[in-house]
Amino acid sequence: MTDKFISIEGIAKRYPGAGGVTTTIFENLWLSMARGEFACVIGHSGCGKTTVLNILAGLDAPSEGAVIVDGQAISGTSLDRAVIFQSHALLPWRTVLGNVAYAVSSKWRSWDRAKIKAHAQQFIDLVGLSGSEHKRPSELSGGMKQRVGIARALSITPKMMLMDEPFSALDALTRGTLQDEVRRICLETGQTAFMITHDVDEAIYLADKIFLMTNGPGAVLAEVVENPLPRDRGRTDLHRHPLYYALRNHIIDFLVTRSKTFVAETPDHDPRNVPVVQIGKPGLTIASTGEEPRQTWMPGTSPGLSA
Ligand SMILES: Nc1ncnc2c1ncn2[C@@H]1O[C@H](COP(=O)(O)OP(=O)(O)OP(=O)(O)O)[C@@H](O)[C@H]1O
Repeated sequence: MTDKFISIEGIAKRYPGAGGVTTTIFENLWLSMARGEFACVIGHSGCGKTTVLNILAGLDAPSEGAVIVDGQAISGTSLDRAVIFQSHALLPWRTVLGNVAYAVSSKWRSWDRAKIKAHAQQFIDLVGLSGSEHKRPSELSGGMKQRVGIARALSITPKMMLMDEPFSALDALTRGTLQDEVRRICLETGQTAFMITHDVDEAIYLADKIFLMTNGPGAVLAEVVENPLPRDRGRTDLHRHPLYYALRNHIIDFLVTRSKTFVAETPDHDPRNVPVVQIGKPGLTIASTGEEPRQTWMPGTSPGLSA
């Protein structure tokens, strides 16, 4: 039985367009995540990734359907769900400590200053910003600002961390370091995380499972790809794993071709029983959003769900 810590149940997003025409960004989207899981969502621009994340955060509401987190339907924002944006969204007049402490005091209103400060400091240390507590955002590099955003998100000990391309504005070296840190922290703390990325290697390094979305409008969740690489994988030896290239090629094939043609070519696609792709594992898999058996893709066969 799947532990559905997070369950997106048949959500749709529609916008009214010119001339009374409604645009459906996505429809009948079902997906679930277990507690402590790290999921990445990949899809072309405009397929609705940020919209899904905003709905999960409670910043936006679906036109249909519901989102259940830890057994409760969400309505609106909550300190249980922390968001890390691409643009740090720090308070410019507050120091590093002030930014993190502000979040801490919003969650634990009865705490005194010393307790708030000590708690905030713990997370500042965790992201490697010890010594920079009294700097303001204007005195920090992009990577440091993003670290403050991560510390702030983690400091409220959320049930779920939502990240919208958090590292895309950073240089490659800083991005790599922060990926390492987010991965370490999530593993150490058992944090459940949902991240949007356009970077296939980032998804392979960080995610336990990868949601592949087709192109919008009318986007669908086409597949859930399970990451076959061991959980203790390292950045430097990732590419040496025997299934690394099969996994990477599967995702890239999807993005280059199948994301455009999937809807037309898969008329029997069942959004409630989205295929779970287990690269390299023979036999049947169980759909993530239902209980129906689905096929497995083996490296060396043509891309797609061939048994
Ligand atoms: N308020 C709005 N009114 C009308 N259309 C909107 C609104 N907000 C978003 N959209 C449309 O919804 C679609 C999905 O947007 P969204 O930002 O979720 O996509 P995305 O997959 O995250 O894209 P990207 O990768 O470029 O960030 C886009 O076509 C966008 O134009």
